[in-house]
Amino acid sequence: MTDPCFMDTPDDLRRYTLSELTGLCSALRTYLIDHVSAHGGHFSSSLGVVELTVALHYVFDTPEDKIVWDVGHQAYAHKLLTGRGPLFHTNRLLDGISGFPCRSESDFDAFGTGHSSTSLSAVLGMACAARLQGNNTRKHIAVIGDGAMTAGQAFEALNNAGYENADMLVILNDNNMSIDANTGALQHYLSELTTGKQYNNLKSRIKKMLSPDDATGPAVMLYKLEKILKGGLLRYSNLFEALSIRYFGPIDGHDLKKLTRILEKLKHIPGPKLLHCVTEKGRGFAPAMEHKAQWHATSAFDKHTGIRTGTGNATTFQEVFGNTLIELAGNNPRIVAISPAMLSGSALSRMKREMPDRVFDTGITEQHAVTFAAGLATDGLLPFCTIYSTFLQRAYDQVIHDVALQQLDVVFCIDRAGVVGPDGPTHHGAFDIAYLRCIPGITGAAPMDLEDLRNLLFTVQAGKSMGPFAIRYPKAAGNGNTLPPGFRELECGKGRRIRSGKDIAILSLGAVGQYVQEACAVLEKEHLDIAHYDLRFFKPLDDVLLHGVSRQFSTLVTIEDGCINGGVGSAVLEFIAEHGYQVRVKRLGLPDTFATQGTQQQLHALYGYDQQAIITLVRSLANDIHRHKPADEHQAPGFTGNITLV
Ligand SMILES: Cc1ncc(C[n+]2csc(CCOP(=O)(O)OP(=O)(O)O)c2C)c(N)n1
Ligand SMILES: CC(=O)[C@@H](O)[C@H](O)COP(=O)(O)O
Ligand SMILES: [Mg+2]
Repeated sequence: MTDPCFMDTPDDLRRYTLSELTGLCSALRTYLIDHVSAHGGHFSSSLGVVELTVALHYVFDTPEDKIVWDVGHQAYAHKLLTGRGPLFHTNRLLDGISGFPCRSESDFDAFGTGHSSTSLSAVLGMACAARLQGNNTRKHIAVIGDGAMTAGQAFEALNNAGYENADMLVILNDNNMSIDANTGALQHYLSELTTGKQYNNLKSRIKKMLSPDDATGPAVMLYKLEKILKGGLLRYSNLFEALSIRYFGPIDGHDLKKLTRILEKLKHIPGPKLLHCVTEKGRGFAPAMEHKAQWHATSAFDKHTGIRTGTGNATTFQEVFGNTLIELAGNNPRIVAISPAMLSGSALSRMKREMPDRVFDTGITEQHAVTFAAGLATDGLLPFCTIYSTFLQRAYDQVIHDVALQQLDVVFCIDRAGVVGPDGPTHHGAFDIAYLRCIPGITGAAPMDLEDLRNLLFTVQAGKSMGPFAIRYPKAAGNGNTLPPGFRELECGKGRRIRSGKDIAILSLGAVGQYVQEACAVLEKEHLDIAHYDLRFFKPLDDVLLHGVSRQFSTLVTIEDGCINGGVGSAVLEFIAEHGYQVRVKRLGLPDTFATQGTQQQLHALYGYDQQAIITLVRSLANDIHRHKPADEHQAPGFTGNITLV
């Protein structure tokens, strides 16, 4: 079905009148509300940049000119105007189009995004490449939000851009929001720029005095005066100007006429420049304008009432994490929590309300957040540094150099571990087991269920110095809503037997152990006697458990919600090789590819580690065992190890 706002290319809109462009903006908003209310997805950021998107495609010659959308969660209107309209019903679905800009999807997507604050670096790279290749006409535009601007990488790029003097335009889309309210001194600074009375008053007085056609006499004087004042006032009081980036604005980012006019001018101004646009997140949908933090991304909802439909009520790992941390912090004054701009998603908002001084939202600053945690730990505090698995990739050196090397007591609460679903390859928590496991002195755990998560959180703060300690858990409901009160201290590096058996042993890590339980129940009915062990820790491994199963079973299956290469299954293989066991090991998890988007269940099935895949694999392994063993050898040598049973 076609829609008035679908366009193959933005060529058509370049012929539109201002009122037609305004009509197009309304059509885009209507479509966005209709689509997201039916399917869910990122929402209010796209609503906020509708005019900006139209104006950019109107003024610039895309795709020859390059636009990079920082994070990319606000690029829905851009997609609708650049050929993706007819496919938009597949947005974020398995085999559908991506929710983020994606180079393989369209020439109009100049750079793939998903993680924040990369746009300035990418655009600067493109601008320098154009210069080197003698292309003096191409334009390079980064659209970056006030939240994304808080990241170190954005400042690294500004620093470099001012020096390189390359031809690029930064659109700073300032809506005074990150996912939650934007925090930090930069936000205060931007607000001061927006409302800064001194400079704005002066500027508008000068503007009024300057008549556009009076190019002589007092007007020239005033023009020079403005330049001097701007040079002085701006150069030394404006952050961007001080870095040799020309600053323009602030302007109303919903005023199409002003936007197109200033962009047209900026197109002809060489060198690095920044246009400060003030926009409203959620513009055009009243509930999103009122409760901004709730509408960054959403599940399906009733577009008339804003009431969400079909949200489950099963307890999630996130809820248990957030509530447990408050419970523990109530008794342990050492505990503090850190989140780089993901308070709501990480279930830390309640703790922030109840214990504001003990929760730090550091902005989109994963690197800083980790080293900041290290600093807190040097003084005896116990930081729970809560970061999504995919975003912790940003802070790898800080984990190694600032925390692990100094054996500081920092707890890494690694949320969104495993596949996350519709956000897709940019956001899956695929790699953390592999990238943490090789770091000396770190402890790594993954709870199989909610009770386990509570006990791990309790254990890590119970008294002993633990050094760096990572706990990874998925974006998922756990098993059941009722949890036993109180806590139990767990032994570090010890797994547990969930069920005994004699044919094959399955070693699971984390919540996918629940699939194993379901699979074993089915297989039992087929007289397959499968043992199931929850490894619980990916580092250190439970040597006793592994010696035991390697002696008792001829076939082991490992399963994890993470990449197979370098994951816990690989750790088990290393153990087996080192100790010279002759055991067949089949590893389940994410293959050596960037996992696609889809629901978590679809992805677990697609990559072969859901309940059904386990059943199918075990049936075939059991068949193999049966075929290859002489009748009297069916019983493996007895297990003499001492497995810790819980
Ligand atoms: C490295 C990284 N950390 C965290 C996030 C999660 N995240 C996505 S959007 C967002 C807020 C962005 O705010 P802003 O740039 O102001 O854009 P807005 O949504 O306000 O338009 C955050 C924290 C991310 N995508 N990448
Ligand atoms: C674009 C981005 O990075 C975030 O908006 C992310 O999609 C949030 O994911 P959750 O919805 O799982 O918190
Ligand atoms: Mg913002």
